[in-house]
Amino acid sequence: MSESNQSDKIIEFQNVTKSYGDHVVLDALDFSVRRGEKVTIIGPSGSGKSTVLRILMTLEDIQDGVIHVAGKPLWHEEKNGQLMPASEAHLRMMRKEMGMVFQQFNLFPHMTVMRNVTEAPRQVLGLSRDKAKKRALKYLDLVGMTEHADKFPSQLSGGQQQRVGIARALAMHPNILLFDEPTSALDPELVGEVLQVIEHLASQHDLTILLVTHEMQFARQISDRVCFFDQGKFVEEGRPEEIFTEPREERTKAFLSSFLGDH
Ligand SMILES: Nc1ncnc2c1ncn2[C@@H]1O[C@H](COP(=O)(O)OP(=O)(O)OP(=O)(O)O)[C@@H](O)[C@H]1O
Repeated sequence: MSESNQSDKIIEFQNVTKSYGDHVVLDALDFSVRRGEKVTIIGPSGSGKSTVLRILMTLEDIQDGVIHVAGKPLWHEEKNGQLMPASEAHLRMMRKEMGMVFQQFNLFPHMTVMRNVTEAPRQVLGLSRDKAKKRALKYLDLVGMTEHADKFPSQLSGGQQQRVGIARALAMHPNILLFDEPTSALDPELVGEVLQVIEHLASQHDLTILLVTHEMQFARQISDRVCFFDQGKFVEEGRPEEIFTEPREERTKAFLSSFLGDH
């Protein structure tokens, strides 16, 4: 893959700091993702991997630095050449670039599968009922859930719920898909069906994917780049075969060997 240049970058963190009280979770972080790239973040539990995604989804704010998404500042707005904190309207506009699939699915329990997938396109994008339904059917078909369109989340397995979660994210037509440990809440026998859907999406070259996972074998299969995150920074990054077979940093080696020992 060619070296990135400025205009290639669909996500760019520059010097981003995020703390909870005294606990620094992102420490002057620099990080970027190219358009169409599939990037996996790995690292110890509690290190801040999900925080990276939650900040992108504007679910958590930042204390310092600047993030650009699709060339526009995410948490800021440019006014008279200066970066000011973003308004709610700006955040709403920026959110449309991204869709997120959550560890715990986060489906609306009181809505059917169909309504879960049509709700945001109708409310946020202003699609008509018919258009939203047509779009939902397309993505429910893609994740193999069409026949369950009239069911409620409680009537579905975890794997099925997560596939609906993926259809729901896709129905907003995001340029970037964020996956936050999408299989870690699933029983082992249900992991495969969700990974299969993600693998299919990853084969689409125009979609940018940023994935946090503990599924190392899967990360290896689908990623263009794997980034090891620890103690507020990316310690090491590279092509999957480099990171998994020839990690350079001691911390990466220790993480991977403890991980392989555990699983
Ligand atoms: N709202 C919050 N208030 C205080 N601390 C928080 C909050 N959210 C996250 N943290 C802390 O920030 C750190 C990073 O959390 P994060 O969920 O990003 O880690 P992670 O690497 O994704 O972990 P895991 O792999 O276990 O999901 C953790 O120590 C967590 O306890």
